[in-house]
Amino acid sequence: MADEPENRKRALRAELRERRRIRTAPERERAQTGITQHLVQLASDLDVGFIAAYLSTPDEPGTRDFLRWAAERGIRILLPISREDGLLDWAPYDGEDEEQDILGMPTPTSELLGPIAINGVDLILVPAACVAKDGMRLGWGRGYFDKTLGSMEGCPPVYAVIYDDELVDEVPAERHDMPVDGVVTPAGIVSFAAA
Ligand SMILES: Nc1nc2c(c(=O)[nH]1)N(C=O)[C@@H](CNc1ccc(C(=O)N[C@@H](CCC(=O)O)C(=O)O)cc1)CN2
Ligand SMILES: Nc1ncnc2c1ncn2[C@@H]1O[C@H](COP(=O)(O)OP(=O)(O)OP(=O)(O)O)[C@@H](O)[C@H]1O
Repeated sequence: MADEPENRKRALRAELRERRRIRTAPERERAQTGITQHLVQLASDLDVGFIAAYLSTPDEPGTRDFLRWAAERGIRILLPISREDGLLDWAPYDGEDEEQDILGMPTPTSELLGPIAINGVDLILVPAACVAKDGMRLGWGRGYFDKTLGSMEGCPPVYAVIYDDELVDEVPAERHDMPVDGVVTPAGIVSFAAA
């Protein structure tokens, strides 16, 4: 049925993907400055030494300036590589060559580590299409992060990196959806109260 969460999610993703696609260059540049500033602030506040993040695509709020800053400070970084079986492999950020995974997402060419490599990180930065103020997150629809977060023991803080207008009142939710602890946007950091 049209109003089932799965269908509402699909429609919402299409709308949000289009909204990202048409953002202007000046808007993206302005947003970039704030995103980097607030990612630096979050990593500093949490005093992280080891994080999981991702290499942004051109339409996503950019993570690379922050990753460069973090690596320079000796923060160890893992980046995801999509697998056919729905799990994520991880590879250390090395600031060097990039290639694409099976879904066309940018990935490093460094050493390939398995899904459990993420255990032990101090902070997880995740992509999202949008996030609700109760922490529910809408991803890009393959369940990679729901599965990863759902399988972790003692999950560290999880923050989604989104544009300001992607923090919304409500997102369609299903049982398997994993909430995030907060969001980082061009305007700031929003941490949700623990449920
Ligand atoms: N930069 C980056 N890397 C990432 C992700 C991401 O969102 N951003 N991922 C985050 O998970 C994983 C890859 N996941 C992906 C999930 C879906 C699609 C995709 O093309 N989805 C369809 C929509 C499907 C639907 O609406 O049901 C599409 O966009 O056309 C691509 C990658 C791992 N790496
Ligand atoms: N923990 C899980 N175990 C098994 N399947 C799952 C799990 N989480 C999600 N899935 C499956 O993955 C698919 C996509 O789920 P959903 O639409 O919630 O993805 P999403 O939140 O947009 O993606 P992501 O988690 O990658 O950001 C669905 O078919 C769902 O049943």
